[in-house]
Amino acid sequence: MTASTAEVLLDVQQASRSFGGLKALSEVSLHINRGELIGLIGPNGAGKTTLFNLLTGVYPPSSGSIILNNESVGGMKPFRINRKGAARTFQNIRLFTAMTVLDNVKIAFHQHAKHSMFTSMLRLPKHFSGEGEITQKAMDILKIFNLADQFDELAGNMSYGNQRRLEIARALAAGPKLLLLDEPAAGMNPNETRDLMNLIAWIREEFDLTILLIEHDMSLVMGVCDRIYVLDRGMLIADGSPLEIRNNPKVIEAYLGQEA
Ligand SMILES: Nc1ncnc2c1ncn2[C@@H]1O[C@H](COP(=O)(O)OP(=O)(O)OP(=O)(O)O)[C@@H](O)[C@H]1O
Repeated sequence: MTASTAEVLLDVQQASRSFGGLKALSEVSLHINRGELIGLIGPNGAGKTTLFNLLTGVYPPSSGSIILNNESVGGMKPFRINRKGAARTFQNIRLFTAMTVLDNVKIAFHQHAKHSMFTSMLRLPKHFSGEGEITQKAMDILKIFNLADQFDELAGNMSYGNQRRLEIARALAAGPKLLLLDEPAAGMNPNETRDLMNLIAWIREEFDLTILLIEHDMSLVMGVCDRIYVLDRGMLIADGSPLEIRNNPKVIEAYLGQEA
């Protein structure tokens, strides 16, 4: 499919990535419109995280193009892509476990400010100028995630579910346009998962975000996503509404194959 309207925030065309002889992604094309909440699903090893790694500059694509906000970002370094408006969370939580909850969010503001300064002094946002203001903004984000009460706890001492929420809070500190969430509900119980999915839907509205959400459990994404892309063995095998995806024979086969 072709991304044709001005509403497109992310446009990936024919992106491929190989690791030695293994083709982890084969000519994947997809687009995400501004404001959409899109699911990316697929069985284990389908290439979901590899696609995130290309989108965030962890690896350059072997071929193909990645356009974010009308700018080619394929092969850019992660901090530059972050500056261009893409922030992510990781499948394996990457917090500073020996730092407080508050400092984990504050450091994200500082990192963002540092790179702003590095790339352009003139574009340094005013709100990064005062430590007190950064603390306030970090606390505001923590409140949204119901983590404000634990602001001075060590991140590593928090429950697993709260650590996952803190990771998202930290990603938001970069003020992203596009938020990439890699299995944000992994390891959560059903109640935590439901709350998190509601929170994700809510922050999309509140922060005017566009979200790409990786999940290998199909039922989780069905309720919240506008559209869903399905990867299997590095190839895009389907895209469509949750209902279309649920009834797509190729998708059913891919998932049944995994269980076999
Ligand atoms: N850095 C790497 N070096 C070698 N192979 C890799 C690398 N990263 C990913 N792969 C391989 O690429 C394929 C796709 O992996 P990827 O992690 O993207 O899948 P996934 O869909 O995210 O899977 P899961 O749901 O299990 O996390 C796998 O076969 C994986 O082993």
